[in-house]
Amino acid sequence: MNLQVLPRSLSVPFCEVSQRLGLPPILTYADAVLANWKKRDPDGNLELLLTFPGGESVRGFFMVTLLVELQAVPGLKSILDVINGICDNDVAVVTKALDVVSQAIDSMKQALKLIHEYVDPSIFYGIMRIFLSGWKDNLLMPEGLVYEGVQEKPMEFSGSSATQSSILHCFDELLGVQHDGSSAAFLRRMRDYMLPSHRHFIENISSRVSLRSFVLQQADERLTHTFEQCVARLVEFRNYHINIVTRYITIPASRARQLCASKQGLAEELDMIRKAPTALEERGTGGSGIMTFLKTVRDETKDTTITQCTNGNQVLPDSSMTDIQKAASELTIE
Ligand code: HEM
Repeated sequence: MNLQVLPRSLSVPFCEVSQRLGLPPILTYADAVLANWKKRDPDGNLELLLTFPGGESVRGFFMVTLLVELQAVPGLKSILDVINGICDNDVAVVTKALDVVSQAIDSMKQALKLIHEYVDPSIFYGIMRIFLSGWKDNLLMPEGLVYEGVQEKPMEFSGSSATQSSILHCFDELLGVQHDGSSAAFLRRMRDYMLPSHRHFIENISSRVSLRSFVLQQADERLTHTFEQCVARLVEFRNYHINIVTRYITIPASRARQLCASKQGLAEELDMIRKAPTALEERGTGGSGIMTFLKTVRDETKDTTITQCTNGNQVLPDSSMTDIQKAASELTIE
């Protein structure tokens, strides 16, 4: 057996720091995105603290992800207003707060579009994914990793993935999106990779109130419409994200197979894409079986809708690559 070992000088302090933070000893989303920035100047322009091979695409990837997080902030804050509104039986307060959530999800989608401006698919596929991947459900490291001086038995941890962001977990809990089976298990496991305060916040949302029951019970037209719009926008976000995964993983994976078979293509592209381990083809950096997982989660979101088809609020698949330029002119990273 060919065990991979992290030397004692790294593994011992890494595990100690991780334990204090309440995080597993691997690069998590909290390390790579949430805490990986500082202000470059008083105007608030940001730069990364930690980077890895992949040049400007790495910076673009983390910065765009951070922008998506930033757009979510008003929506996250409004969750408390929704909960308080339900406790006070105040339909107007709940509707207003839910409208902020809905707008936040839409802004997140606009920010997500920037990924096309700043991240090169072959660099993401060929270089970056290796650094984001972990040692669980990874055929390249089937035994996991030995943390020397910590434990003799190898340990397995998932790589960094936005599934470890608390945002969509919060919105799912608020709207009552029910995840089942392996997708639910994967999402739940990803909560172990979040900061404990984020994890507790998510758990608190669902244990407080049921927004969906409140909406059904009140049968208020505006409230129902706003709830439906939130669900529709969450589906749209997930649809757009699936498009991204197609462009950044599915297409390069099939191009890699094609190039390796024919040995033709531009030398640079060939080299970049060939570097990508075939073992990671079907896996996200978090280790999920990509498309099945993402489409299941998207469909479970659709199922949350109260009226399958509300006025002008139908959930349509989003393939609007042409919107990217528009979004980029409104939101830029400096
Ligand atoms: C090149 C860009 C991206 C690619 C290729 C990508 C790929 C993936 C993959 C493969 C998964 C499945 C879980 C896993 O195993 O990792 C996933 C999950 C997820 N990603 Fe991304 N992602 C990208 C950018 C982003 C960005 C910028 C965000 C925004 C914060 C994001 C948000 C999510 C969320 C929330 C999930 C969990 C699934 C869900 O709740 O719908 N992703 N991503």
